[in-house]
Amino acid sequence: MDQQIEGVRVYIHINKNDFSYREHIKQEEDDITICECKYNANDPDSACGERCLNVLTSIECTPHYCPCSVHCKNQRFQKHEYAKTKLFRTEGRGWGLLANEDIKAGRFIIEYCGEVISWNEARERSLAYASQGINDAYIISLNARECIDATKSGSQARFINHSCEPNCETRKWSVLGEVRIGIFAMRDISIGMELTYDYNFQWYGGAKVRCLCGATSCCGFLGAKSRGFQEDTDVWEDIDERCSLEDKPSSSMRPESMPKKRSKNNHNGPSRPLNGEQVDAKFVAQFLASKEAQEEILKYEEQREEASSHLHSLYKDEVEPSIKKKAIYGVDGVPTSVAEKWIRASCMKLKAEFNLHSSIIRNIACTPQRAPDEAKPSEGEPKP
Ligand SMILES: C[S@@+](CC[C@H](N)C(=O)[O-])C[C@H]1O[C@@H](n2cnc3c(N)ncnc32)[C@H](O)[C@@H]1O
Repeated sequence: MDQQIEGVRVYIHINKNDFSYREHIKQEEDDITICECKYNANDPDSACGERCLNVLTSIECTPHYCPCSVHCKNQRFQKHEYAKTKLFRTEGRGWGLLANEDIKAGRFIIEYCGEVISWNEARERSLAYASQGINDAYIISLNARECIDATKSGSQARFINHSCEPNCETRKWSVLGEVRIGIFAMRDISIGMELTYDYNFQWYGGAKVRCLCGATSCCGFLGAKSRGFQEDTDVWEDIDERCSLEDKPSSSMRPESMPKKRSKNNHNGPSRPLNGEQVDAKFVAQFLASKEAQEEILKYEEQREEASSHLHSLYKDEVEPSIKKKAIYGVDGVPTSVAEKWIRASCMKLKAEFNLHSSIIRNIACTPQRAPDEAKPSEGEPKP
């Protein structure tokens, strides 16, 4: 059935996974796990409550096999025992889902349903969706081989937004031989509160989407904790520490909406001569009385610049294209030869930085210095 809600991109509403891409697993009798619960009318928890062996191992009981029969409480996915929820329009994050009743911690809220597809199919689809202008991501990982895509058909769980301080989490349950994903309350949730979970979103390239969850511990961007994102960001900080995320040309986010990069150099001292964490060698050199000392520092500074610019070019010409084209779903896509070049270039840059820093320390410690008011560069000498 098509879900027609004003302003919502059309999708087909389903409340169980779609297995058009492969056969649904048929559970063999030998594979059915039967718990040891015994129904006792005086003990509500007796029929497959928290102590049930199946519940403890995240397996739903199989109807007709459970000793508690109709009293079994461990068939929540199968019986769609969802909490009451309601769709609402958020500020800046599209649609979201809120609790339409008070929800106790630990409660199963809703199943994340969609099409069960392979990772390869997911990669192709996500490229296709991006080219069709579908910017909301509805594909989540099911297991090492498969994903659930709720873009074209899914349950209302597809509307749950990400938060860095979520009140829900995803849990995987084995139901009649298939793994299924449920959204569960992490704490008590009052009626009217938005439901959120941490997407643990893996960023592998493309636009960096600013996270608008509003949490005090917000990471800033969807997928900011993922390896791909951190490598990409570190690379940029590493290549040129004056180049913040705002300057990065490949980012589709506009500078105004971007948070400022946090300075790692968070001390209260003077802002010069440090630029970020990078020593301003020319600035330091002007305080040295010895021309040889100045020249040595400037020579190492030049070597550092060369190593840095080589690393930068290598990233732009070889690493970034590999990440974008081949590794949408894993940085493993960067060829080993490129990774080796990258490691060598990084080591050269580190070595150049080490040489520069040790030269500065040695020369400051061992050669005479000019008084601050004399520290003006003469012709051929470095300018501050
Ligand atoms: C699974 S959908 C969630 C429902 C979506 N808001 C909608 O209107 O259909 C995931 C998408 O919602 C948006 N989104 C979710 N959480 C967000 C957040 N904390 N900050 C910004 N955008 C968010 C992003 O576009 C993301 O790709």
